[in-house]
Amino acid sequence: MTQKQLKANKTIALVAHDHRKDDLIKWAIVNKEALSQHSLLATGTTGRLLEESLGLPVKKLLSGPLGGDQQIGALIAQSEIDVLIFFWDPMEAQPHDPDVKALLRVGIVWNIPMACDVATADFLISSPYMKGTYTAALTDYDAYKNRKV
Ligand SMILES: O=C(CO)COP(=O)(O)O
Repeated sequence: MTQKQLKANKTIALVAHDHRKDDLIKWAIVNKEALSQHSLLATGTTGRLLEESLGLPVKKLLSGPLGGDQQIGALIAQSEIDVLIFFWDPMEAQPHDPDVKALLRVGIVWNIPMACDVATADFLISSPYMKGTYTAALTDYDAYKNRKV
């Protein structure tokens, strides 16, 4: 268990494919108060829409198809992102599908909480983890991260 898991201010990465951007924006508006307690970053277009809708600062990376997913993946691997909210589109192939898969993969490798739908995002944003409270699921985080694969 590290200090990182216990801190109350998390860095949340938010990403949504075009047909899921409405869902993400609506979810973010409902959860604006909770989101305002944390540092937000996002892929380019998602970030711009979030900033316009929430009036909160959002660090914007490149657009997904231009490498934004890979930038977020790299930040996860550097332990600079605590949570990933990624509303990927289950109905449509993306030109950058390999990047999408890579981002989802690296999130699992680094054992960060990830939500890909509204129901899970609701659980996550209201969880003790977001408040910096210890959670059992993360007890062996360091051991997990350093495991032999
Ligand atoms: O394509 C994306 C994620 O795979 C999202 O990128 P944008 O936020 O720039 O639309």
